[in-house]
Amino acid sequence: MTDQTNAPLVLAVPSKGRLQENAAAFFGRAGLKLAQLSGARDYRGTLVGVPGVEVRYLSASEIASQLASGAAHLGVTGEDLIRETLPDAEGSVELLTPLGFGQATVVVAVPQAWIDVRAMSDLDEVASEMRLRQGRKLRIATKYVNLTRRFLAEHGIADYRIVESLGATEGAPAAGSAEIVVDITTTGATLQANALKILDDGIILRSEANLVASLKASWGEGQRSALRAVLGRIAAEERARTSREVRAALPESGGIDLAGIAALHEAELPYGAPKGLDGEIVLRCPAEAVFALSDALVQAGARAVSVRRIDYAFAAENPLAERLLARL
Ligand SMILES: Nc1ncnc2c1ncn2[C@@H]1O[C@H](COP(=O)(O)OP(=O)(O)OP(=O)(O)O)[C@@H](O)[C@H]1O
Ligand SMILES: O=P(O)(O)OC[C@H]1O[C@H](OP(=O)(O)OP(=O)(O)O)[C@H](O)[C@@H]1O
Ligand SMILES: [Mg+2]
Repeated sequence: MTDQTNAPLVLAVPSKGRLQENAAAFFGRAGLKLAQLSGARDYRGTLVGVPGVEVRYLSASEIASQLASGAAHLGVTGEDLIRETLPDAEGSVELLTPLGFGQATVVVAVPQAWIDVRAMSDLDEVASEMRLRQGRKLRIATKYVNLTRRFLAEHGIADYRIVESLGATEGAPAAGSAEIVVDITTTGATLQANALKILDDGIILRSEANLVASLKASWGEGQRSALRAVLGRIAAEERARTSREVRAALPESGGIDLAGIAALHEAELPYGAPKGLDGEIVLRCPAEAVFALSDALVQAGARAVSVRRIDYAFAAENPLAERLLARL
């Protein structure tokens, strides 16, 4: 066996396309600065200030394959590509957290001219009729071959043939290479431009970019500690972004039910309860709970309450890392 002690954690980052900019921005917010190695023949880089990490720049679909094979430990890619590339996604990767960008929906779309075809059950009829009357199978253009097969099987549709598409999928019906398509859509503009419509129950998957970890990669001690560092920063940024710090001057009279108020508004006391009865207390609550919490504090006698955004909120717990480590 080779010595894996010094092997780095491989972090796969989109090198092009729609996810690239957003992915770099996401790491940047978490204080993880990507530095591309200049002169390297292949696309490699490092994370400034985080040792033991090798960054690899790959296309979104290559990232899905490398997570599947275990060549990459962590990566950013679309859930659509994960579900398409990995027959057993649950068993081979962990979707750590959705990232709020790269939204796209994988859909079944048919020509708008097919007025009577609105649902998957209508499509089943069309397919059977084509088979019976014309002796040929309904052709579906897609690059989502596995997602399409699975979805059609769930709807009991078997009379069809997949035409693998490598791009401009929506043009297939007009070009005569297929009758219908399965593809991703975001604004719907491409479907509209090609006179296609989504079937009412034709939504296969709502996807967005995710931070994904491979369960197939080799996770030595060095890689685990790099993982804690990377995910600790990501969690600190997420915790900070979704919460607010609420500081209150407690009433001189004392007698405020802090624990009760905190529980009611999903707030916590990250630095503990105050020592004396008067003084300042720091709470942290979900961003959407600040007004209710502040009102409650004032009503309970707080003399002043201020709310601030925070940049990072580090904590002893590292929920993202713990969830993954528990599965390794
Ligand atoms: N409108 C969109 N069109 C395509 N992909 C999108 C869109 N919005 C989000 N995505 C996400 O980005 C992923 C990668 O798409 P992108 O177009 O960047 O690369 P690709 O299609 O794999 O490569 P290329 O287009 O260069 O062949 C998609 O699988 C999807 O998860
Ligand atoms: O619903 P819309 O907002 O119109 O977006 C959907 C289109 O965008 C993507 O194509 P892309 O531009 O990535 O080209 P590709 O087919 O070469 O991947 C996708 O494959 C659709 O064609
Ligand atoms: Mg594309």
